[in-house]
Amino acid sequence: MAPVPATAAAGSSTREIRRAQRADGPAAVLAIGTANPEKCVTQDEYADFYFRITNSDHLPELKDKLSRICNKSGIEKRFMYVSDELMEAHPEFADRHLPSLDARVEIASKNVPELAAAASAKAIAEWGRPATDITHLIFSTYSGVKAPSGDRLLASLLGLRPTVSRTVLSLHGCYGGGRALQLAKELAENNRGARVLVACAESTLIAFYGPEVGCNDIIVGQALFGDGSGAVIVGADPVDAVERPLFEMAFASQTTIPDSEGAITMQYMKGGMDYHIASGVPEMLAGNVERCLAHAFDSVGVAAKWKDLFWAVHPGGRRILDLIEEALGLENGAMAASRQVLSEFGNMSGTTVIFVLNELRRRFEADGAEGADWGALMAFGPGVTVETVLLRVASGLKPNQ
Ligand SMILES: CC(C)(COP(=O)(O)OP(=O)(O)OC[C@H]1O[C@@H](n2cnc3c(N)ncnc32)[C@H](O)[C@@H]1OP(=O)(O)O)[C@@H](O)C(=O)NCCC(=O)NCCSC(=O)/C=C/c1ccc(O)cc1
Repeated sequence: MAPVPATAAAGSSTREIRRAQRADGPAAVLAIGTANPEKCVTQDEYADFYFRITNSDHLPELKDKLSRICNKSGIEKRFMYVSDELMEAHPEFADRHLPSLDARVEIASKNVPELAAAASAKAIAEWGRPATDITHLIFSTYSGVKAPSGDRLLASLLGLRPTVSRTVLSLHGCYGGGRALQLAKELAENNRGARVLVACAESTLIAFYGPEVGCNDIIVGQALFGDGSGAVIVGADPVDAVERPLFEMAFASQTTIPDSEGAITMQYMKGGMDYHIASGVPEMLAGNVERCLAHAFDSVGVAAKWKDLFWAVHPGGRRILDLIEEALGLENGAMAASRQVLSEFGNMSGTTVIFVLNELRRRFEADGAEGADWGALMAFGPGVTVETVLLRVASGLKPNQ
């Protein structure tokens, strides 16, 4: 089924043409797919695995620290491309002071779009329309920076049309999924008939290296991050009996927290992507989310009570969820979908929030979404940046509709 063309009557004013180009209704999430690499490492075995493959067993204090953080992480297991075989083939990856960026980018620029294609294929199958009906592609990743970028390979793996409008978002880190969804909303609402495929994919391979005395955030990152891809199809004015809207996207905004530039950083270096995670990040986020939420709900004129919302919050770390729940006065369990994803997959950076949306959808499908209405998706990353998207449960998740 071809997208609805944007037409206005002959002799129309530019304003009328513009109106005809816009969708009538709000953007909605029409389908979701996720994928992970095959290799799974349990959190119990991670410290042994990591110190062995980076030849670091001579640093037992750091190994104990990693074990302590793993125990408190709220993570049971993670999926990743990094393996014994990979490290045997690339021993230089263990030492971030050795040049290895070329090899990392070479591997990631193939693996990461392929992972994105696996998640996207699932979303397209659920959507029920041909891949050639996708009009826009937004690909978000910080893995494998080169041109042409991974979006080109992704489009060809999926068989998208040659006129698909492609955009790459890079180095947004953990807020990439939130940013991509906001952009998809703008595209869908401003282009009648548009169907936007959002694909986020990350591999820790780009930032995997051995521990170092005095660099504790390396240990924190190694304890939390995993590989995965999440894909979402976004469109407005769903086609009856073909498309099933899951969540309407009522409002989206971005906030930069003042004086926070150095709190989360990522930078490509010769030995891989360097990163820094300040220890006050959970407190900083907890101190700012309520303001972001209040601004978003005020903008749509809705007097929301936090305890009545459903939540799709990026599980950047267990402590981030704990402190945000506390700051908003939420009951333990309000962020169960985020905690479940954290437990099963770890923090997959920008991709994670799509897994959380999928988990929420699964829960609504199981329970009938009785009484559920408004919710908030929030993602955080370098900046420090907070993405807020207000969601509403849509007809596809409501019983008897
Ligand atoms: C699960 C944590 C890590 C620990 O649990 P806890 O309840 O705080 O427990 P503790 O207070 O006992 O802390 C355990 C240990 O972790 C240490 N620690 C606690 N955060 C820190 C800290 N940011 N620095 C360096 N030591 C710390 C802490 O000092 C302590 O060390 P030790 O006393 O030796 O056991 C918890 O703090 C937590 O969830 N933190 C949030 C992590 C966080 O900020 N995430 C968001 C940023 S995400 C991001 O930047 C992404 C970058 C990225 C990078 C690479 C990629 O491949 C992909 C992405």
